[in-house]
Amino acid sequence: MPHWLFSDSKESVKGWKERIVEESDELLKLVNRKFRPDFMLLGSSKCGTSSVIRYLLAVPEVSLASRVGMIETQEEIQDCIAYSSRLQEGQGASASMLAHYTPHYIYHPMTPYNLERLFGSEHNIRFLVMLREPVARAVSSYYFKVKTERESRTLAEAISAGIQYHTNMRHKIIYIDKTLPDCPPLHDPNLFNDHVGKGVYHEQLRRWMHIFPKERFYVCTLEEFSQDPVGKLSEMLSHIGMSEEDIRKSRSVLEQTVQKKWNVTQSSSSSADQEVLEQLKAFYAPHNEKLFQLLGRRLWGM
Ligand SMILES: Nc1ncnc2c1ncn2[C@@H]1O[C@H](COP(=O)(O)OS(=O)(=O)O)[C@@H](OP(=O)(O)O)[C@H]1O
Repeated sequence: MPHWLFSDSKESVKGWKERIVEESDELLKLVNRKFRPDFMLLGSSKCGTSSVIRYLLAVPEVSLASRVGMIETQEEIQDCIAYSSRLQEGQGASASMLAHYTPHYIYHPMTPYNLERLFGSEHNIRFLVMLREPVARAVSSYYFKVKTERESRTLAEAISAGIQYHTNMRHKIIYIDKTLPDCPPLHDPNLFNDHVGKGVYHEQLRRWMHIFPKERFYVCTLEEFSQDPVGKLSEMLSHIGMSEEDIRKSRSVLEQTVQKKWNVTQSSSSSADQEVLEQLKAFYAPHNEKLFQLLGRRLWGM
């Protein structure tokens, strides 16, 4: 059983330890046999993920494991098992590829480690990652939370607090069995209002890519996706192992399904304070460079 070490904060140790799954070997084996995903759409939130998962699900070979959460608690593992039992009984039985999706997987610091513990790192799970120019992502995130009444600060307040929060983070997580040499900072799983931190993609991806080989990750930006949705979806299907012939057969269904966009907030940077956008741009510049280095290509301009 791997152990965890939390540096810098005595208080955070208890909370995090409680969240670690204390599963039995039997349970693990069951989950592994029945519920191992073929691919996971990891996020990131506000990068078109709700649309992408629906487009992929239009392909009959793909089914979705629902209510998976962060694969962190006993309940979430039990959900995995309950769902796979339903699958056995017929729901989605024709589908040959099982997907896991939440837009928060990429960001939640425990998920890659828990995934490795549940399924090991040797199997062939594939990962799909949607990213978006991070200033636009942060603005979209902010306005989405305003619209859904989960954000009451002004944009300037929320962004400034987010930058401060990220800059001041001290907590680090170290996986003892495989120590990360320069581990990205860990902070509380503030999943819903971290408009700024979620755009620091290189930290999140490095955690994942430390555990799973880089070739398993297909990374696409929302900007690239918008230019050629069917082409990008075909590349995704190929990445998760679908044959060229089946992808060709799916083309018309994909062309139909991409007509609808999901989770559109219609937020636009032009309505945002220019000074705040400049502040965000400067904050992300060095992080973007690290991301481009990690992926070996530039995803968007400065
Ligand atoms: N097909 C397509 N092409 C281009 N853009 C698209 C598409 N589908 C969704 N979107 C935009 O993606 C944003 C929503 O992203 P998510 O679905 O990941 O949001 S969420 O985290 O699940 O809430 C949201 O961005 P904003 O409208 O700027 O907020 C959507 O408009």
